[in-house]
Amino acid sequence: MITFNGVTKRYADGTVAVDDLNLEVPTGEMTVFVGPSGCGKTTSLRMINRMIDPSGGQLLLDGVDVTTIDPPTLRRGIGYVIQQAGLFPHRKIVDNVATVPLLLGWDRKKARARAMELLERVGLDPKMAGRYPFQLSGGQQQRVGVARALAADPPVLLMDEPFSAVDPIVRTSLQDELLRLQAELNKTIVFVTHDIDEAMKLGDRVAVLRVGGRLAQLDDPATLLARPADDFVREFLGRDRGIRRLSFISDEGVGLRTDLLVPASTDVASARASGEEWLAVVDERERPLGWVATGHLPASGTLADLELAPYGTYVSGRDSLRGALDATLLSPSGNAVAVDGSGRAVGVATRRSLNEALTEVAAGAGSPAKSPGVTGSGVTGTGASAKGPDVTATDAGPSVKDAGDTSGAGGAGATTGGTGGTAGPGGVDG
Ligand SMILES: Nc1ncnc2c1ncn2[C@@H]1O[C@H](COP(=O)(O)OP(=O)(O)OP(=O)(O)O)[C@@H](O)[C@H]1O
Repeated sequence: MITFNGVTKRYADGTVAVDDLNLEVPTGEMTVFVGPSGCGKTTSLRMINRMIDPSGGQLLLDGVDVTTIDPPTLRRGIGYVIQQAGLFPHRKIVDNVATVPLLLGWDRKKARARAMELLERVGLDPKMAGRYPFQLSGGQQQRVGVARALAADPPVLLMDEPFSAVDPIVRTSLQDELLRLQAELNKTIVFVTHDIDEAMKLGDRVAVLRVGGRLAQLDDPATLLARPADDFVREFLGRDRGIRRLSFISDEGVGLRTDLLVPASTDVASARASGEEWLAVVDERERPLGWVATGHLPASGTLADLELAPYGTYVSGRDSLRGALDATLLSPSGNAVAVDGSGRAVGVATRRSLNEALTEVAAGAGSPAKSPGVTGSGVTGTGASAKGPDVTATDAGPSVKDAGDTSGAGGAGATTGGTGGTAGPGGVDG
C-alpha cells in the first residue's frame, strides 16, 4: 500500500505542484492519476520512488516513510515505465530488459533467461531480443519498457504516460496487454495519464487532480461517472458521461425473449403467424444468422431461402449495458441478439426490455459489469477490461465465430447483411 499523507511539493521557484495530497494506493490494484496538464501527476508519481522528495507531509510505502529508505534500495522494489520507453539505445532488447537483474547481481544466463520470458509475456516475438531499440516500432518499444520494469519482479510499478506516444490502435492493444498482465501479476500500479478514457479503462480507482496539485475526487470509474464530486470533475469526464457509464453496468437487468429466435428451417407461414414484426433467425447450431421482417415474406418456402438483415450481438452476462444498447442500434429491428460465450444465441433483448433496464439505471439501480470498459469507437459496444482483455462482443453482421471475435468485422458486417439461405457456419463466417 502506498499512502500519501498530506503530501506537498513546493519547487524552489515557489510553484506548488502538489498541495496536501491525501490518498491511498491499495496493494495489488491499479490506481490512475488523471488531470489536466500541470496538475502535479508526474510530481506525485516521482515522489513515490524519490526522484523528487516532498516538501511536506509523508509518503509511506507499506507503512514506511520513503524518505527513510535510500533511493537505490527503494527503486529495486519499484518498476518505472515512462513515455517513449526510455530504452538504452546501444543495448540489445534482451540486454535492456536484463539491466536490473544484472544490477541486482544475477548471473548473466539467468538474467537473459528472465528477459526472454518477459519479452514473451508482454507479447513480443523472441526474435526481437537481438535487435536494438531503433529497430522496433514505438509500440514494441513500449512493451520492452514494460518488460524491463517487470524484470526484477517489483511489487510496485509506476507508469508515467507510458502509452501516450503511440497511435490509438497500438495504444488500445498495449492497454489490453497491461490489463491481462495485471490480472496475472497483481502489482500495485500507479499509472499517470491525461486521457480520461484511458484512466477509466485501466483504473481500479481513479484519482482526478486539479491544477495546483489538489485531489478533486478518488473513486472507482463507475462511481466517478455516476457521481462526479463537482463541476470540475464533471467537465473533465466529458460530455457523454451517461453513455460511458453504461460500460460499467451489467446487462443482467435486460430481459431476454427466446421466442423471437427461430431456426432457418422455419416455414414462412409459421413466421408470419408469429405475429411478431421481426424474428431473429439462427442456424442449426443456434448461431444468429440475421433478422427477417415478417411483413415482407414470400408466399412460401423457409426462412433459409431469404436474404436476412444484419444484426448486432452482445455476450449476455459478460458485456455491459452499453454493449447491449450498441447492439440494438446495429439491428434494423431495434432489437439485439444476446449470445453466450461460444456465440450461440440465447435470446433477444428488445428495445422495450432495454428501455426498462435503462430506466432502472437512471433511477440509480443496476449492478456492475463483469467486464467494464470504455470505448469511443465504432460498433464495438464495450471495451476491454477485467477488468480484462478486449471482450467486445457487439459485432454486427454475420461473423460471430467465437466469443472473442473482436475482429472489427462489426463495421463491415453491419453493411454486409445476412447471408440468406446458406444457413450453416460455412455460410456465415465471411
Ligand atoms: N523542477 C520544477 N521546478 C519548478 N516547477 C516545476 C518543476 N517541475 C514541475 N514543475 C511545475 O509543477 C507543476 C506540476 O508539474 P507536473 O509535471 O507534476 O504536472 P503533470 O500533471 O504531470 O503535467 P503534464 O500532464 O503536463 O505532464 C507544473 O506547474 C510544473 O510547471
